[in-house]
Amino acid sequence: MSLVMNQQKLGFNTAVTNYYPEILTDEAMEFLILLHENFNAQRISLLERRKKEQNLFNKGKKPGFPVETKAIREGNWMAGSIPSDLKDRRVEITGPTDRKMMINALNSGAKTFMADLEDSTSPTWRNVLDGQINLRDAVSRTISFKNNTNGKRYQLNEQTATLLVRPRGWHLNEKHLLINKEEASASLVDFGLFFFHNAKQLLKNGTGPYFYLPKLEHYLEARLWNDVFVFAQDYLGIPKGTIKATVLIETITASFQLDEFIFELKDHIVGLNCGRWDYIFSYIKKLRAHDLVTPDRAEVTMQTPFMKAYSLRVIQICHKRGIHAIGGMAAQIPIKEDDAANNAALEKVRRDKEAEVLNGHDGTWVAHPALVAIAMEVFNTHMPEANQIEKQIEGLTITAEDLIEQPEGQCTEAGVRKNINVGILYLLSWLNGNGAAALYHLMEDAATAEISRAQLWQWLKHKVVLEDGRTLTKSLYTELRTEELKKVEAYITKSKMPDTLLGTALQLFDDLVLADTFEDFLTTKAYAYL
Ligand SMILES: CC(=O)SCCNC(=O)CCNC(=O)[C@H](O)C(C)(C)COP(=O)(O)OP(=O)(O)OC[C@H]1O[C@@H](n2cnc3c(N)ncnc32)[C@H](O)[C@@H]1OP(=O)(O)O
Ligand SMILES: O=CC(=O)O
Ligand SMILES: [Mg+2]
Repeated sequence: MSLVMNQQKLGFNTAVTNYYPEILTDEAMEFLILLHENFNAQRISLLERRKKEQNLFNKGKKPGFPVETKAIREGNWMAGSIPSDLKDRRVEITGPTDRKMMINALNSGAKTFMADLEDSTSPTWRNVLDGQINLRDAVSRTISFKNNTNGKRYQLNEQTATLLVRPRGWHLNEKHLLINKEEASASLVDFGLFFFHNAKQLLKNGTGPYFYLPKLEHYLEARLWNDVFVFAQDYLGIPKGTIKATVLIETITASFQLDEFIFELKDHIVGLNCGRWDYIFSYIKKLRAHDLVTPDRAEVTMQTPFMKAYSLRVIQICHKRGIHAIGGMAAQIPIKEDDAANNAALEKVRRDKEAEVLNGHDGTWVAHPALVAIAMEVFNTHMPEANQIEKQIEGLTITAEDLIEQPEGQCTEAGVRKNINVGILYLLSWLNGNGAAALYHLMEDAATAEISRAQLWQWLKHKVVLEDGRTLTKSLYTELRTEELKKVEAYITKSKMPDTLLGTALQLFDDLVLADTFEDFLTTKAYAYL
């Protein structure tokens, strides 16, 4: 394809002023155009499929195991091989593709690092493209950084974590880039640019192009990723099966299709991961018309029966098919100014990791470098081998009812207030280009914020009676929101957060919570303001 043809097919949103010539090269753009032309229509049609399925859930249907794939669930087959640098994934650190944080994460002592263009990245054009520059420099091992405020310099240690990259989900467009006059798929842009620029260098480094795949809802969406991988490998002339992917199980429907996901990606898959926060969000979202109201956010934990059932099933199916079952993210992060509170937070992380390894997980996630040693110690104690894939969970049957069992617990005024407060603060952070924030000593990202706003919508819709006997109505919400706003403003001042978009964050939050129709993702609605 000639450069002239490429230029006819490409366009940029009028807000774009930086065209990142070192990343958006003619050759890379040619690859993105081909990805778009080959796969975008199928993506759009799968998104339509999601809507149709939601309509059925809204009419009372419950998620179930697909009838047409019974043979796959019952068949005797195994996933392909796991490369040597992904055999031991006991501690995985995650974080946005910020330059300094990436160096810190790669140096953290974790086995792997998931560089995240998804839940923890606010997808401004700058974050997305700077992220690609940082990834490229990390792969070439030339990445460095100087903090001009304190003079601290950063560069890679000799030994670094194995890199995995999480592109954005199928539902997101990259509005800044137009291909054939359509907004590009954010997944294909993130995947395509990283793969095009780095796959060969990664192979030279003795590793490979490794990905995390977020928010899949149906096995056909996994098939689409597989088709993209096959095409991309052929395009660069690298062997089929070089790409390795770990699929996040973070939607309620995915939980019913674990074998199917692995089967679709058989040559490329090395693991499933329990994306617990989006999973809770998905439970609320998908089952919103059902009488399955959730209690306060803090009460839905990995010990809650439907969460426990889901994680055990992930472990069971992964081990049956010969791949890793990776655990999820404890929300606690270190607390600097209070030793007792810090110890309590670290103890919560330790207990969470202990439960995971004892259940059979082969690895886990941490949100902060200071948590690597804790998770490492727990897994070293209970998992002497590189992983525990060989350990099969026999005699356990998780039923459809187990997977959607209603969680017990109360909805409280404190829970309403917390959801409002954290939800607004997170939206403000996201609108200011920061997709992961430490709020009230917990890690908050797009997935945790989704729970906050979705619960409020659910509680209003179902006219929930709070612990104190009051029904949550729109007017009670507005009263509490007005009070919380004062606390939000005080928090912003104390923590020196930028506040210029507070009015927008507030309006967005109200719209999300009070709308008659549930908005599928807060990020798609808020993206208009980036
Ligand atoms: C639901 C999900 O999807 S979970 C996965 C997606 N979410 C994430 O990955 C969140 C990852 N975590 C983070 O982004 C951060 O830990 C936050 C935003 C929660 C807190 O960050 P901070 O407020 O900067 O924490 P703190 O001040 O304690 O950081 C201390 C140092 O650790 C670094 N650090 C903190 N978290 C990370 C991380 N995840 N990766 C790399 N470095 C990190 C900071 O950059 C800082 O470095 P410095 O001392 O060289 O300046
Ligand atoms: O992506 C992880 C999650 O918990 O959501
Ligand atoms: Mg998630």
